[in-house]
Amino acid sequence: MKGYFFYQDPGSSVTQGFSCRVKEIDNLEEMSDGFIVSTFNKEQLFLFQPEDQIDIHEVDQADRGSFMVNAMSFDKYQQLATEAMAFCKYHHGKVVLSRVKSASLPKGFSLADFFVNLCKKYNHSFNYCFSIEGVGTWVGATPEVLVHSLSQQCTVYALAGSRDVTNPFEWTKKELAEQAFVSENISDILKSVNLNFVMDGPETVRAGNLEHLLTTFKFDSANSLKVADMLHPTPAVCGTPKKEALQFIEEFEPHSRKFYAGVIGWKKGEELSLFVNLRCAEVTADELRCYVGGGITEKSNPEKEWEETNIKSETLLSVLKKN
Ligand SMILES: C=C(O[C@H]1C=CC=C(C(=O)O)[C@@H]1O)C(=O)O
Repeated sequence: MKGYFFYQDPGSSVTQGFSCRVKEIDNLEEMSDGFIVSTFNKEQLFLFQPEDQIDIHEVDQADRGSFMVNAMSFDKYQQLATEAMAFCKYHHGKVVLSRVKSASLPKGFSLADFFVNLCKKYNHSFNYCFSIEGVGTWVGATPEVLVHSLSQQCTVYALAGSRDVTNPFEWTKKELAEQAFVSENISDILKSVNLNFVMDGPETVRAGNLEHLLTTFKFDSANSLKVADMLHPTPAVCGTPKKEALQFIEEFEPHSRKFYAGVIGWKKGEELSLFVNLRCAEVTADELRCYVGGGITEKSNPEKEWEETNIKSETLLSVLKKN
């Protein structure tokens, strides 16, 4: 398959892109140098092997399918959030509920200009735009590191809990618990494979128009791809207990998550940089289809959760308005 991959690393002002040969691989541990994209459920993993460096204005704008998916109404969301809260109460856990919010592309929309503006606006996220022939075109600005490693030194993020940067309330027990589910799960997994880590946090970090609670884990590992595979999906995008949360998502969410909340990133020699694919959208011929979710706990308020997903969708929609 043919494809392309453009990206800008967090903190960098350099955007790079390549035309690529794309092949499917069976699991993350098979990843060689290049770019990787996986579906949330890890059923499909695509490895992009870069060929030529290209400019985003060179890519074919017409090469995007057209199909509609029903966006979720608030009533439906409220019904699912209530189910999710019952799940959390029963399991003393958490589940991440997502929805799709679509916006029509304005006349004369240019994906290249959209991506350039996205990169200008967000300097602390991993910004990307990729396309795979016959599979789809996606764009995003994700704040969540899954695993970064350089010469065996690894960093992992536990990112969860959200508030509007323009209206920052005091973090409540709900956000702290939501974050703790992620940190505890990550530390349990690292301990189970005898990795000694240093944990730092939670601290408040900004991601576009939101703030989140972040805990970082630092440790040494010679096999960071295996660690990434064990961690994903963390309760930041799935839930806990993991198996039951996955079943809940499969049964109740009316859409396939496709690449939303999957793994995305690159490997080059000794360096691996993988992210969780959040604040992202599928770009069709006529729509930007944003995938947004949030952690539900038994203390959730469905209206506030809905509003949180609206704010998350603005990460991309605000750039569309400028386009
Ligand atoms: C699942 C998403 O965000 C995750 C990351 C940070 C904060 C989150 C939250 O507060 O729910 C989510 O765990 C998303 O953006 O779709």
